[in-house]
Amino acid sequence: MKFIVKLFPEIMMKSRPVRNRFSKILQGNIRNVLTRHDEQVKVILEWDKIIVRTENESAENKANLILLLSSTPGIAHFLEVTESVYTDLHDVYEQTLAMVGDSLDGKTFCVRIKRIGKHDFSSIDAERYVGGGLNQHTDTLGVKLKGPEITINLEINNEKLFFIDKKHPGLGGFPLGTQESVLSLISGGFDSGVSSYKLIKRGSRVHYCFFNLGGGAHEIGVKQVAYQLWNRFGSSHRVKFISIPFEPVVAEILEKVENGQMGVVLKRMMMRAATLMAERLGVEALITGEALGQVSSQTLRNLSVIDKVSDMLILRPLIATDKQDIVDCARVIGTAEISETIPEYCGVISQRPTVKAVMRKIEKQEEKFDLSLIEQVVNQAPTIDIRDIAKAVHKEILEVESVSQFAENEIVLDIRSLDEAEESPLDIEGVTIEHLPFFKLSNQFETLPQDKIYLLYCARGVMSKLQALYLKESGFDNVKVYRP
Ligand SMILES: Nc1ncnc2c1ncn2[C@@H]1O[C@H](COP(=O)(O)OP(=O)(O)OP(=O)(O)O)[C@@H](O)[C@H]1O
Repeated sequence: MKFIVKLFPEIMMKSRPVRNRFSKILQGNIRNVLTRHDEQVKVILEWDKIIVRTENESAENKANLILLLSSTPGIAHFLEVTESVYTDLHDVYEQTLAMVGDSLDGKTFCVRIKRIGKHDFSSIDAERYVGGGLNQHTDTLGVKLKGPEITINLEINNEKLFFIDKKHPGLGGFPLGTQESVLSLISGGFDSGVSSYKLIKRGSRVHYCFFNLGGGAHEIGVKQVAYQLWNRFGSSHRVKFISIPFEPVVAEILEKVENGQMGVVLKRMMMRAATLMAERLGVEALITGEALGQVSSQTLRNLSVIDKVSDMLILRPLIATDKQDIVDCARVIGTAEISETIPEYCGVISQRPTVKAVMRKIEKQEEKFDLSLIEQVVNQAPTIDIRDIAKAVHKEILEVESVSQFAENEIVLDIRSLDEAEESPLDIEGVTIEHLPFFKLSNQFETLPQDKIYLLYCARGVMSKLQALYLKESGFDNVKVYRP
């Protein structure tokens, strides 16, 4: 089996040394990814193309290799070819007839032949001979040089004959590793998955940084998104997944920061931590999935106040992309199914977030904040090789029961922040209500009487579900979600 891989046109336009470097990296990436699935694969670099060959002719192997090549950045398209030898032009014609004769019935066609090497016929002679023969001995509607229904592509390369069976589109972009590495802030939603993909496709090795605000269940989902991106598009390079335990930072924000400013302050704290982490990893930029105006707080003013917290380059590949286009892209790259299951968390984001952050005011809020906490959480953050996620990815995600009625021995546990709970207190007859904000749950849930069943409550039912899953995962079976 053989494929001819064509480089992306932007690579072909580069100076000779750059093009050589890019092509060699692409050759290495293809070899790295394909040989993991088929040890017999050989990857040969030629001036304007890369040849991929294997002796393993099975249909399953072919389907696998096609999938892998079509997900490798830097490829414009690739041709699936059948290889044989021939004796003379008549033999070329007979082999072509056997190969494509039946498909010509009732159709117009033309033959295109690319010839390499010394022969006693020209390419045009060969096209005429093969085309003329097919025209006489099939039920075709005849040869049509412009706009035929079928084009038969052959390559005669010295003593070898190649039939081009199919042209597959490539991913485009630059080979992975030709550009500097980046750290993507990934929340598991549609946007940060797609923005990470954009950088992988453009040739950057993308590491992932997740701020854990919502417990283990959220983290499993985010890891799945990152793993899917790496496994499908970036597995030629090793990358890291870092999970920063951000609950203490959230707790500090909820305690010390004015409600409307919380969102911007939270993002600035994330940027501070991500910058520290990026410096440790030696990467050049941070990536986020923000798009202008997609949520009310994603204004240019807010983004600019967020950016000022870090000297590091912050890239937002989706800044001018419509939501529907982002979701469509997430479907194509295979992250949408996982992102759909990851709800936006509630609780931390202010109810009336500022849309016009003022630097002075934000700095004033942050004066009350203990910034050494940022370094502490970064130091505590587990950094794992993304390949180690594979086992966790297949781990079954736990289910949690959702109820709207109460039984005896059950307590409603309001896990909203103090502000939120005070603003719209829960008023339910016949049941005990207790308050324990979500950011204290992981440390304090075990101190509650464990002979009771706790029905976790938050405004949108998202944080409560995540926290209930997290508690279940940690071994507490006495939790359910309360959805009035
Ligand atoms: N918990 C988190 N961990 C890491 N990055 C995050 C986290 N939350 C937000 N981000 C980063 O901030 C960006 C904007 O987040 P926000 O929640 O405001 O918007 P969003 O449009 O819902 O993003 P997404 O669809 O990626 O979740 C995200 O795209 C991501 O890059």
